[in-house]
Amino acid sequence: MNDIKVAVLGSEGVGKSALIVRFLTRRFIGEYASSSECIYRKHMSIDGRQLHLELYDPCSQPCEGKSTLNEQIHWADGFVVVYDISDRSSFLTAKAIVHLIRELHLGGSKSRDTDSVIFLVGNKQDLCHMREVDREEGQKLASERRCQFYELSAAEHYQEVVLMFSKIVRNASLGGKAKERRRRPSGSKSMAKLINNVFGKRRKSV
Ligand SMILES: Nc1nc2c(ncn2[C@@H]2O[C@H](COP(=O)(O)OP(=O)(O)OP(=O)(O)O)[C@@H](O)[C@H]2O)c(=O)[nH]1
Repeated sequence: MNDIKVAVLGSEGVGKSALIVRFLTRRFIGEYASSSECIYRKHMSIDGRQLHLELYDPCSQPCEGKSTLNEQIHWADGFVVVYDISDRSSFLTAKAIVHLIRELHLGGSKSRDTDSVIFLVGNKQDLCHMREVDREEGQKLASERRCQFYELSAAEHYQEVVLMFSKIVRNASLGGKAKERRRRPSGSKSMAKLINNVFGKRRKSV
């Protein structure tokens, strides 16, 4: 069975966990406990092929054994780089992350083969009345950096979220590049733990 590793990256609070939880459980839950980084696992069948997906959700808070962004980039086969359309600074962070992925993971390659494994995702489209990043800016960045672009809402767009994740898994699996695995981001969560986690804690309301 093929192992596909996808890292979901972006600044704090952009909705990384919300997107992952939506994809894995169909549910949107407003508050997440996220005091540790973790890997969620899922078996998938794509185009008749059985795949074992590992989805990496980083922890924005300082936590024990936390992997660095460089390690996360080396680990993954595919990348979902998320920003919040109502938060310009998160867009600038996403831009920097995409640049780093190109440099580290893809060695600055200009090959079109690499275009399909970086997805730039503007999340929280339901907050368009508070928009700070125009859709065109996202599209322009994606085109300049040769990424695929999505604007969606983890809160409101279940089908789009599933399509986006399914597509990056398919693209990463077709890339099929055997990579030497460097340090693997620590932490692993089962679906049961994920369900438990979402009823945890904190955070800003939207
Ligand atoms: N309105 C709206 N709120 C969202 C959406 N996605 C996430 N949120 C909210 O944004 C906040 C942060 O979501 P998280 O999924 O925890 O974000 P994160 O990127 O995983 O955050 P860290 O783990 O701290 O890095 C929560 O209050 C979510 O409910 C969305 O599509 N629309």
